[in-house]
Amino acid sequence: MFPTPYGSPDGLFHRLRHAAEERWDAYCWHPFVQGLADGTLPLAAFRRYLVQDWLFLIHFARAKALAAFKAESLDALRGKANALNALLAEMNMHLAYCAEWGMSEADVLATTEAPETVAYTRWVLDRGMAGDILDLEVALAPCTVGYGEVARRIAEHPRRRREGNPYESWIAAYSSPEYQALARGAAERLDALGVSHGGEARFRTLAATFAEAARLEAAFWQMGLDAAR
Ligand SMILES: Cc1ncc(CO)c(N)n1
Repeated sequence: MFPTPYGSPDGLFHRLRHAAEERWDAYCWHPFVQGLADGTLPLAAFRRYLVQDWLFLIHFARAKALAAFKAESLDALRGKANALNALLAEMNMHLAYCAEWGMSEADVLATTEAPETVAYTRWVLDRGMAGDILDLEVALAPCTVGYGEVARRIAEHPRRRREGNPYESWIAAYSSPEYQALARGAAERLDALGVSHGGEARFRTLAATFAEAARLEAAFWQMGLDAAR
């Protein structure tokens, strides 16, 4: 398995990632990701993905706000406020791409959500509402940590194309030290919550949540690819 720099080797994040190995790989090394790395991804696939991702991020921000609500310390609350702001900044990158394609924020907002977008975002919100902060953080982690790993896998791809790769700024955003710190922070938070909130006793349920999020992530890439058929 691709080595992960996130979380502690004996922490909850490593255990969850390992337990979901097959789905995790299918997500982090999806053909869509490989197409980003070598620049061969059809533009129609990227456009479909990116517009839907902007809609995804609106609901993902709501899920982070739910995590702020469920935060059990002032530090955790501050962390959530930062995460929410980072998400809003990520959404601006999307709008810059959309502007290049002649789409305004209103145009993107008026786009119908794909079933894959609804399925993933509303499922995360439901896990978060039904469970406690650990259930929610486990549902959120594949998103935040996964994109950090995706950027690392892209960087090490033997056919990685940099010159003239149309997706270079997307790759740069998730490779940035800021985003990498976010991914590391999310894995470390899981490790800490695993200790404080009975991660061992709850492992089966948590592993099912983590694996389901990874599956929904892969389906999200696939939704983009399907638009280019
Ligand atoms: C679907 C999806 N997962 C994760 C991220 C990373 O924030 C994103 N932008 N979109």
